[in-house]
Amino acid sequence: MHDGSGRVVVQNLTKTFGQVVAVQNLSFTVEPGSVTGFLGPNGAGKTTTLRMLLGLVTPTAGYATINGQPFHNLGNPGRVVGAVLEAQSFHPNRTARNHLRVYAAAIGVPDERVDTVLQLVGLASAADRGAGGFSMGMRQRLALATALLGDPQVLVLDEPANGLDPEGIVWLRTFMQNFARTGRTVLVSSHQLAEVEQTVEQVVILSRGQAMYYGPLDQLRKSQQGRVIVRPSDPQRLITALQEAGHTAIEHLPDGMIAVTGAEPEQVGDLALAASVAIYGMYSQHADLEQIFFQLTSGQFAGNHYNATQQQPPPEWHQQWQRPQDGGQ
Ligand SMILES: Nc1ncnc2c1ncn2[C@@H]1O[C@H](COP(=O)(O)OP(=O)(O)OP(=O)(O)O)[C@@H](O)[C@H]1O
Repeated sequence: MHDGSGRVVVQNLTKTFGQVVAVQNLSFTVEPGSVTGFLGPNGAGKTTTLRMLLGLVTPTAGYATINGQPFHNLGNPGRVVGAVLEAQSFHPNRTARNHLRVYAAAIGVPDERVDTVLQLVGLASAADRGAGGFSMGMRQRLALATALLGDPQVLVLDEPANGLDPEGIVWLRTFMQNFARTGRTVLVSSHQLAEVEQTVEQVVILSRGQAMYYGPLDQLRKSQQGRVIVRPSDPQRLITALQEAGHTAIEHLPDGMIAVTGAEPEQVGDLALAASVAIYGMYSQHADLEQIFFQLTSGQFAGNHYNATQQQPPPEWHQQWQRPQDGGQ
């Protein structure tokens, strides 16, 4: 029997298809009670990983467990894990209600549950329409309703926002958060950080089958130190004053400007004033999450693994700053 924890564990998981290494030595844990984003660009290995977790693809090495057990040991898996995978198809002439009834019978849940899940996903009014006439967003909702039939503890969603309109996306976000708030587990994949940024607390960021970051999203955001760009009347004098005050991450930029990483504009301004250095321009820079995500997954930093236990991101990150066009305010 499984341990009932709702925990998902992926350990040293690897999958190769001929020459293609789709997933490479991947390890992470998804804890219950929160929504975890499984992020990466097209072809990063997200679907392959989820399919291994759900027992649809056999790993080349490593393992994935739900509640401490591989999928095929779960007994009645529909009661433990609900999944929405890409490109789900439905019998076109079967109504949404009948489709759900067939699945309900297969996993041994009563027919009443069908109406409950139709309500949950907002499809009650379309319950007696043939799924063949459903829009993509409605099909996504029906797939989610199917996943929810067994009242599972764990929800695995592969790109569930595909085909949803903005209202549907907001609805899905709230749904996932409420589901997790009841102490259950949500693992949701996306190739767009922005799509899940407001929903997820943890992220696993995948690039070329490898984890580039695994940990709280907040920590990833905070890990990127800001820096102050300043144009002083006397750069050397300001640098000396900054160094004496303990600011050592200083970089010369063109046009007599300097960049001070890890400092606030007020600190730089006060030190400049004390050193009688005039300031002709100053601004602070912060990389946004989208930039960090792009840097992690663009392949540029392949091999630089960064996880939440590290204090600092790889040094290369600091080289990715972009100057505003006019070089200051
Ligand atoms: N059955 C298969 N046979 C051969 N190669 C495969 C197979 N399934 C996946 N791959 C390859 O494995 C790699 C990872 O694919 P996967 O679908 O897991 O990525 P993904 O992150 O889900 O991408 P997307 O966001 O585009 O769905 C890709 O190079 C893909 O071509």
